[in-house]
Amino acid sequence: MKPLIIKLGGVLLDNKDALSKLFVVIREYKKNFQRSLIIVHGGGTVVDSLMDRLSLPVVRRNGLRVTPADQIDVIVGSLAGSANTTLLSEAKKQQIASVGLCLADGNSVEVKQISEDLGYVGEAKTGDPTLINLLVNAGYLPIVSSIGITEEGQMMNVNADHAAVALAKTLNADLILLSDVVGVLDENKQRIESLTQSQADQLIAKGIITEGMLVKVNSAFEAAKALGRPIAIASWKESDQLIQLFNGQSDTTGTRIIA
Ligand SMILES: Nc1ncnc2c1ncn2[C@@H]1O[C@H](COP(=O)(O)OP(=O)(O)O)[C@@H](O)[C@H]1O
Ligand SMILES: CC(=O)N[C@@H](CCC(=O)OP(=O)(O)O)C(=O)O
Repeated sequence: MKPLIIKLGGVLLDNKDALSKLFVVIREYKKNFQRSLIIVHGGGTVVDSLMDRLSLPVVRRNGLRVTPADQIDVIVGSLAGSANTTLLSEAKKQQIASVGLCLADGNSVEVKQISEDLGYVGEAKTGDPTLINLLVNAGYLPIVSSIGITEEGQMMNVNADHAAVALAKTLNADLILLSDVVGVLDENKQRIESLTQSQADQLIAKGIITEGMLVKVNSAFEAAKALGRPIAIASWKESDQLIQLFNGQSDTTGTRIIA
């Protein structure tokens, strides 16, 4: 069976109760199903609150954080430090043997600067699956932050949806993007069960899919096309539906992105 990448981010990282519930589900899943799991995470809100405490400006362009040279260390500290260790703590509480990594460990995901304008923001490209395969085959749960390092040795801030897609391609894994909404919502705020590229293009043109969800939907289409199978966008809040979702049954929750 293909490994499964679960992407986490957003306000989940600030919600101890929800994190705890999610890791109970992950423990149950690992116990009952013979499938390798990998977590890729962001933590945009963790970064935002530290920036606020340090009186640093937050600027986003098309959903991506502009990352000047004098902010990259703060962002690395938040994502590869605080956010990653928070998730490791939750895993440890549930006795799940885990390893905290960033994209650069084992060259799992290669990273290149996108543009001078965005600063130290990396584009994520497929990398080397060896290290992560080694860890999952030994029974560990890899927990991977969206911090990468370029060939020149420059630390880069990578959008976590982009990072998850690049790792899914690297490992030929299935991918679920978990967020704080039940799925992609239509103009009436109702969950869309499945979405093709042309339907998504219309919703984007009408301004119904915006900001973080725009990055997520585009990332999901990229992954669905490359992997040749649907990608689910769903909510970490619906913990009673997650096992089914992890097993590829996403009729009652989430949005299925179809290439
Ligand atoms: N059509 C849409 N459907 C659902 N969410 C949307 C839509 N358009 C914009 N959004 C926003 O996108 C957010 C999810 O993106 P983001 O905050 O980046 O998630 P995460 O941090 O979990 O990766 C939602 O909370 C919502 O505010
Ligand atoms: C370049 C860029 O935008 N990086 C993101 C990385 C974290 C992230 O993607 O977090 P979520 O998954 O919680 O949104 C940021 O700095 O916020």
